Amino acid sequence: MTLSFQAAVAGRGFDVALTVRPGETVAVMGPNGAGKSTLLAGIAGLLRPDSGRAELNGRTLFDLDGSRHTWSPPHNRGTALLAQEPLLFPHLSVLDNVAFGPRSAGVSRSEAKERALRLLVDVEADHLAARRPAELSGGQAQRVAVARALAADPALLLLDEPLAALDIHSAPLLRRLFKRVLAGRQAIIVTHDVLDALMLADRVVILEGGRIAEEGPTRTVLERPRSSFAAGLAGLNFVPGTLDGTGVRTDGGLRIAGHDDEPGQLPTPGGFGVAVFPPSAVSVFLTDAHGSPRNSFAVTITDLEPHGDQVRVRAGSLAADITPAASADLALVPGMTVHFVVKAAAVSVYGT
Ligand SMILES: Nc1ncnc2c1ncn2[C@@H]1O[C@H](COP(=O)(O)OP(=O)(O)OP(=O)(O)O)[C@@H](O)[C@H]1O
Repeated sequence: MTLSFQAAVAGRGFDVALTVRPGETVAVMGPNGAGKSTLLAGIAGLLRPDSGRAELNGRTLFDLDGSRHTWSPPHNRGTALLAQEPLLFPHLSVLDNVAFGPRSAGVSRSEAKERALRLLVDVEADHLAARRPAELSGGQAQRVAVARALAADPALLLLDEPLAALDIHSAPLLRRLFKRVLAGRQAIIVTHDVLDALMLADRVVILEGGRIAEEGPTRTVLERPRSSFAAGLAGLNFVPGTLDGTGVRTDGGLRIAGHDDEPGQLPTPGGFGVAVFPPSAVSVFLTDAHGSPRNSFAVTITDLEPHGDQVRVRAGSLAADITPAASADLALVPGMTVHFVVKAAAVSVYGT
């Protein structure tokens, strides 16, 4: 029960190779336009890549590499795609919506209804069986859509931001439902919410610009991000550059000194690396603050915003969290030039 997928779509700058092991749930995250939907569409058969090949459980989904192309249509792939909007058939009852897949696959009417009812019980929506989709709330409709996706008994479940269209009250309930449904099931879930990745997935894949920027267990990726997107998710400052001893030198000439938090693991100087530090470790001064081993560099404030009981001082992609009193004392305003100061001991440096 393994998915192996490799495909390129030139018009979208998309080139991704991904393997999903049996029973594994993979979260796919990345900025807008990174290729997340393209990946799901390619697996589901809604998009024909320019080249590549994919297999699910030994069955070829497509093979566009050789001279004789193979292409399996969406309904023959053993995949089920659950979109952000539930997309139920408006003229069918909830029960018939869920029974539709098994019926189309040739299952008898009574058996399909029995299976549909069982799945509606699983998603706690059996009391809605006789209703039409128009008579459901967003959260209820999404639960029914989950039952409908499972009714076809897919080998691989594809979820495209399934919680995004829900209000904050329905989302936690559905997240718990997904946790139950996805346990031990092979699935790919596209999400913008790091909580989904932490709670629902075994592993996260970060897409940036149509390529995999990094992948790994969600916790590891958040603790030691190797892409600016993952660092943003984890709320960490991220300065990429060239490794230089236990520091990183940026293209702009800024050097950030840090420490090697896995001693002896630093790759040779000259390689690509990152300096990563939390906004809470950054102090803000009006003048250059000397004293080693610290980093002090001039930045221009772009934004000030509340962050919990702190003030987040943004300077482009960098951030510092300081107290409201400190912000008032320094009379900080956007456009002002200040110095960000961070101790080397608070900066992790590692190769990418
Ligand atoms: N129907 C389309 N035709 C042509 N190009 C497209 C089409 N849909 C998306 N693209 C392009 O393909 C690239 C990947 O888009 P995709 O929708 O897969 O990104 P995404 O990661 O799902 O983004 P989002 O988070 O905004 O949904 C983008 O450059 C996008 O502009």
